[in-house]
Amino acid sequence: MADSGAEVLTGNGPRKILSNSIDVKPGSFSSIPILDFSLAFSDDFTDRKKCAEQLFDACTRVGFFYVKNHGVPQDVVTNCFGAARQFFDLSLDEKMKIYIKDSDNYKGYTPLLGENTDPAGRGDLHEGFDVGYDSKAVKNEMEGENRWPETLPEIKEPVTDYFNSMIRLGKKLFQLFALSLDLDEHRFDSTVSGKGSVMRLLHYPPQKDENIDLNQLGIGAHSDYECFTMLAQDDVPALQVLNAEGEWVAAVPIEGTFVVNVGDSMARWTNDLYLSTIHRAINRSGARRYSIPFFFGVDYETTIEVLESCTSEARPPKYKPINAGQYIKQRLNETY
Ligand SMILES: O=C(O)CCC(=O)C(=O)O
Ligand SMILES: [Fe+2]
Repeated sequence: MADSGAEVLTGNGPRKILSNSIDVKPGSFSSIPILDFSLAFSDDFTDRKKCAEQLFDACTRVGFFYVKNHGVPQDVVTNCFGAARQFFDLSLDEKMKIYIKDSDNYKGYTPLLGENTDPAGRGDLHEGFDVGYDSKAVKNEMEGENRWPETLPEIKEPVTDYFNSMIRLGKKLFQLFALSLDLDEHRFDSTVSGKGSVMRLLHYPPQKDENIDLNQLGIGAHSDYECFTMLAQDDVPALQVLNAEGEWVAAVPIEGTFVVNVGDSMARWTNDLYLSTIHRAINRSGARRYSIPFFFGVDYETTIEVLESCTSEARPPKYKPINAGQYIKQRLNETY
């Protein structure tokens, strides 16, 4: 982890970190807004527009928000957490049979310290299992067939159910995103089939306060690569979000919600109007922590280019057009 006053490198440039501590600002988690998505699913356009305005406010001020009444059934979430626990309980040998580095398109298992999200860090203290859109035909560098543990085939169903539910939510989120920028609600529908999305099951073993090394956290300080991340947390707190003052704010678990954050691809679309906010996770609880981030992106063949509505003479485009799949692949290569 970076020193006090140092920077974290992101794919879109460096970001300052002012605080060099594992502690968070007390009580300030309420600065992460909560959006009620029953408005997003309303048949009434004024409700959807109201929700889009709240989304705009959250994305431009914070880059993070909670979503409640999101429409994903609780048992779909619970069953996927159950699958995560079962998977990570397998022996290391069993999990390594589907080692992510043996896959051509980032599917499978990442062991502890197998990833390094913060370039200044020495590896992340979590293990993961990556699942994407299941496609038999390998069409590009990211898409391909999912890989499942031989001895635990029963996790395929709950994980796939979760994946499909999150695709539905992500599509709705994208419509709201379009509305929030005064674009046609359906402007992105044809580019968000779900094929550009990745989900991960994550397990963070607990870290003892006295042993915590700032260069080796549950997940080091980073920003995400795709458009939006929708995160399911269990009831163990760990996630911290960097606020505009460069201080860490806790994104505590709130039952029945997902934590959503803007990723670097979305920051590029919006010329950094929407903030791709730095975050990290440290599990100091003494218990195992599980989380399920879902990285929702546009289809890999899409060109991500700054939206015309996010530029002006005073604010010229900061980013060149880029192919979505190549961008994600390049960012992943830097992490593994
Ligand atoms: O597990 C968490 O709370 C955060 C995970 C995360 O930031 C990521 O996987 O990119
Ligand atoms: Fe992240």
